[in-house]
Amino acid sequence: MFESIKRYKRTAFIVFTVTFWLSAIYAIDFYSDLNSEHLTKQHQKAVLKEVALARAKIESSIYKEVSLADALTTLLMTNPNNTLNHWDRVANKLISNASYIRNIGLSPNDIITHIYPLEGNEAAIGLDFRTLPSQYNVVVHTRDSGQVYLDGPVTLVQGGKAVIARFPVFLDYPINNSYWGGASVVLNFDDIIHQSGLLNIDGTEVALKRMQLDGSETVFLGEPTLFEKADELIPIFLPQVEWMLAVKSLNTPSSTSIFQSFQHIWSLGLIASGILYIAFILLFRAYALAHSASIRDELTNLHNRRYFFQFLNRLLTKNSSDFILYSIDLNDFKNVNDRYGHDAGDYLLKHIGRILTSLTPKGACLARVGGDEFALLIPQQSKRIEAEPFALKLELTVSSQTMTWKHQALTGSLSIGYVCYDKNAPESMENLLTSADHNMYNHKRKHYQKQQYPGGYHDYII
Ligand SMILES: Nc1nc2c(ncn2[C@@H]2O[C@H](COP(=O)(O)OP(=O)(O)OP(=O)(O)O)[C@@H](O)[C@H]2O)c(=O)[nH]1
Repeated sequence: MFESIKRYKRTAFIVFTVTFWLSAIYAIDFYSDLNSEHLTKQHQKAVLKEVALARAKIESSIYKEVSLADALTTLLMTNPNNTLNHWDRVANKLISNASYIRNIGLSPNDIITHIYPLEGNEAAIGLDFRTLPSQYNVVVHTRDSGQVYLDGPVTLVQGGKAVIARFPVFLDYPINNSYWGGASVVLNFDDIIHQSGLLNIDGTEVALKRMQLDGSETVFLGEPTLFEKADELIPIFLPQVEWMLAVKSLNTPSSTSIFQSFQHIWSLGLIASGILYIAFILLFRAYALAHSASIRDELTNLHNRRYFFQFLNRLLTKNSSDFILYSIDLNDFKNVNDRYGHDAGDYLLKHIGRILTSLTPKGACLARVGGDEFALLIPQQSKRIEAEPFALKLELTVSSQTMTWKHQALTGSLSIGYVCYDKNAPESMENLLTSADHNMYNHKRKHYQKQQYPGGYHDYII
């Protein structure tokens, strides 16, 4: 894997970078969406909480007023004449304890005879409900059911809206055969709604409707269409009637808070991704360095013995091509160390490494396999190499390229042995290495036999 990444280093780096950042951006975007969904849900929850509170306030306000007015029906039931005689005092006492009652009326035999406060309501005195079919329906309903009924809201001539709690009064409670008439308590609807805070909930649209006695529905607050698109429909339970409250969240949490959270997630996400990216690169670099160190010779930077054997083993295992295996050894290298020092020896090894590298064909493997030993493996690919002439070329090139060390000319000399591998006649690794070494030693022997050392016409030190 490392080899292919190395071979396509640039491509791999680009692919990794693009994939990494695309994944990072996708992950940040996904999390950002999740977060804004979460914020929206939280916002809706908070809105519904406020709506539930407003609904509870509407219910409790109306029930409180109705229960106060209920005391009046008790008075009428036990002593109607006395109540009528002290009407102003009784009504005044009742209104003073109430918060939303606008006026109270009494209608013995369903004809209004008493109203409090009278001022501004004089026109209602003498009104006979039996002549007003729409209102008489309700009066009959309360009489038949024997219970208070919340009528309205109705639009008042004076402006605003009111709901009317209509009580039936019987003189023979609980038998309820002797019907005396009715009591009506007019409650200020606008104030009840205002005090509940229903209309002040941020970013929310609301509407209210009720079912009439004839079965029809009346929307008396907000837009009727809201009931089709509402997020939530909440019932409000009132005396003998149920209102339905529709709630729609108009916007998600304030766009600034979503934008701020979006900004935070993106900045943090990008910083975290940047750190992760750098960490990956450093980790990969450390891995690459460690891997390189494990397969390279530190002095010459050629491949090392381990890598060379892996390479050879791979070729033999695949058995996919013929190859030439060269065993190369420096002649009399010890002498260089002894005469010029170890540094000079190192310098010469690097010098020879560079020359051999320049001669190594593409796809071949050159390695330093020992102190002054090199090995070269050339797979016979499309362009075949002639083993003998190539060995000669190696030997002559090295011996012709003199290097200077502290004003001294040093020239390397190689002994080379090789073996040609035929994929149709497989050989073991050991045999191949032994044969190549054997041939190299033969060459070395010949070299020493003809050598004139020290001195001679050669400029050789070795
Ligand atoms: N400077 C230097 N010398 C090394 C290094 N590794 C091994 N040597 C030396 O290389 C020399 C190898 O000696 P020999 O095996 O006798 O080889 P040689 O002197 O070339 O003799 P022949 O192989 O018979 O020609 C030894 O003196 C080692 O100390 C190295 O990394 N740097």
